[in-house]
Parts: sequence; structure tokens; C-alpha cells
Amino acid sequence: MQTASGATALRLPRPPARLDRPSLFLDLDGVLAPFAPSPDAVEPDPRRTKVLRRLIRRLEGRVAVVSGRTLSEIDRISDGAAMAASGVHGLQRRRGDGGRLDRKPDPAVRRAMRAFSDFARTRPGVIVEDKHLSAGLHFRQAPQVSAEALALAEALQRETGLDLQPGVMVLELKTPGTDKGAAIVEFMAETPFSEGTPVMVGDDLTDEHGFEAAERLGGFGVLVGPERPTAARYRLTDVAEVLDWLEGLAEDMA
Ligand SMILES: O=P(O)(O)OC[C@H]1O[C@H](O[C@H]2O[C@H](CO)[C@@H](O)[C@H](O)[C@H]2O)[C@H](O)[C@@H](O)[C@@H]1O
Repeated sequence: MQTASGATALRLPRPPARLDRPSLFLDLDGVLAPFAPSPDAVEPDPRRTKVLRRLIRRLEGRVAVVSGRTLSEIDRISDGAAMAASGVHGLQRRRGDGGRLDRKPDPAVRRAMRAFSDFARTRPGVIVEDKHLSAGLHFRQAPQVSAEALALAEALQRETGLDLQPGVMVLELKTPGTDKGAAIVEFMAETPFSEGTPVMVGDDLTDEHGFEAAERLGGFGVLVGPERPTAARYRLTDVAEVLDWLEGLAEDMA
């Protein structure tokens, strides 16, 4: 629908309260966990852990956390509740049976880490995150550097051939070759996920790959946060609404 100014008005509805055999792919930051000033400040939360455990049981394992975080960070924040998971935007994957499939880091990630660390040294509040497969430059606590940070990341992207992944107050240079959508396609080719319909819940630009993959495979995406042009079909406002909706799904499947 077009508004008077020509912009697209999305008005995405809430997702259904009941789903028929979903395979759930859940993003972490901004979806299962509210944003915090720094990556380390996000802690395990008993409500999140409980709903993940209940859903995994009730969906017979058809739940994966699909995050930009590393698998070890996913395990820390979910208190070990998530067995199937994908980390670093699809570059790491742990199947439902525990088997690990990790890509090799592009050596240029070390170069990006050095350049990001040099940049952060003279800019208080800027945080550099080393995920080995990817280098992250966080400016949530120094938003005034965002344009400079983008110029640096774009220059490095051109020089190194790494993928530039913008996020929420973060820019990442990551090992090329895959994304969250590809991780979902791989999960969906395996049991138990192949026995369900894919549903991706995410908030970020990296999650658009997941929404598109879920649609292609006969499912759908749920956007979390403000409306924007998106491949998702439904929307929830915030983490609290996500947890309420997931608890409702788990209850319905009891
Ligand atoms: O794919 P996700 O699970 O959404 O992970 C995306 C990135 O999340 C983390 O950064 C974000 O959350 C931080 C803590 O709330 C916040 O300080 C930061 O501004 C956000 O961008 C994580 O640190 C990144 O590695 C993930 O790629």
C-alpha cells in the first residue's frame, strides 16, 4: 500500500497464536534478549532459558538459535538450552545431534581486527569484538563515530574482499561464503527440522536472509521491532512480545 508521500506502509500483523508443526529459527540479540550497552552485558535469563527448553521438548528438537554471535556466546546466554544452533551469521553450525560444521576463518579477518582496534584506541566507547570468523566494530556507546566507522569498514571491505555485515550499532567484516538463510536451508534438509515448516524470527538486516529462506521453503518470517521494508510476513514489537508468543506456542503444544 502507498502512503501520500509514496512510502510503503507495511502494517504487518501479529503472527498466528497456533502453528502447525513449525521448525523454529530464533535470532538472539533484539529477539530473545534485549539490547545492552555491550555484547558482554547480555546475561542468561531464566524466562528465556525455560521457554527455549519447553519449546525444544514440545517441538521434538525443531528449534535452533540462529545468531550473529559465536556458538560459545549462544551457549553462555541461553544457559546451554540451545542444542541446534548457528553462529556468526551462518559461519558456524551445530546440528540437532551435536555435530559441528564450522567454516575456516578468512585470514583477512585478522587485518580487519587490527584496523578496528587502532580505530577504537582513540575513540572512547567504541568496542571491538573478535569472533575469529568475523571482526565487529560496536559504536552503541559512541554513536557520533558511526559515519567514520562506516567509511573505515567500507574501505577494508574493498581491500580485503570480506563481507560487510551492518547490524544494530555495529559493523562487521566477516568471512564470506554463507549467511543465516543458507544455515536455515541446511537445517531444513536434516531431521528433525525437515519434518516441520520453517519460521524465522529476527530483527536485524542479517535476518532478512533467514526470512527469505523460510518463505522459499514454504514458511515465513516474523520481524521484531519497528516496521521496515522486509521479507517477513508478520511482526512483533519487542523481546517481551516474542517471549509471550513463544510461551503461548509451547502451551498450545502441551
Ligand atoms: O544475530 P543476533 O543474535 O541478533 O546477533 C547480532 C549481533 O548481536 C550482538 O550485538 C548486538 O547486541 C549487543 C548486546 O545487546 C549490543 O551492544 C550491540 O549494539 C548489538 O549490535 C553481538 O555482539 C554481535 O556479535 C552479533 O552479530
